[in-house]
Amino acid sequence: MSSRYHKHFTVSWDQLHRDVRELCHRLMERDLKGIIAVTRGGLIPAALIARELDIRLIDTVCIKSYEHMDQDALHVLKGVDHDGDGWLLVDDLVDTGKTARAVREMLPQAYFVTIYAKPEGRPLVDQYLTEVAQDCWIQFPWDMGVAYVEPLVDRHRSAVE
Ligand SMILES: O=P(O)(O)OC[C@H]1O[C@H](OP(=O)(O)OP(=O)(O)O)[C@H](O)[C@@H]1O
Ligand code: HPA
Ligand SMILES: [Mg+2]
Repeated sequence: MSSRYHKHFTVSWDQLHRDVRELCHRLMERDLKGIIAVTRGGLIPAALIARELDIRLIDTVCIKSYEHMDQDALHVLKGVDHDGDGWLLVDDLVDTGKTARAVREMLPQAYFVTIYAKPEGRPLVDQYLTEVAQDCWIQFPWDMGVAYVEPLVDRHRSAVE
């Protein structure tokens, strides 16, 4: 694990879906032109929000900043040609806030939401659902798979042999 992260917060598909729906309750009253997803992490939350709020117009800003758990230079691969006025900007999480700062500069008028927020990045979003500790790596369902787990007694036996 990268030295910045000492714990894991594992999110199942079901948990993510429930969290996104919960966030949508707070977005119901907003008059939105459409959604801008921050790729790639914002794509699935954006699709779920679009379904709940009956939004069909979806655009992207395409940004890469991490290689696995290691933060790298920020690369903007695609932007949009407006200031975000009336648009909902969606990412999966805000961590250090580097990505959030960049998208805020590109889209200063957008309403920015994430599902999860860590303390350093939290002030940069307009709304989020769940706060997660700064030293915690959020493990998303799209990065995991269902795997066989050996019974405890067998694991114990092979450990003592
Ligand atoms: O607050 P920060 O420290 O900038 O980190 C948050 C960003 O990092 C992740 O994206 P990543 O660059 O890993 O790309 P991905 O969305 O394609 O996984 C995540 O989806 C956020 O966009
Ligand atoms: O905690 C995290 N989980 C997944 N992707 C991330 N990108 C930055 N921080 C994280
Ligand atoms: Mg991302």
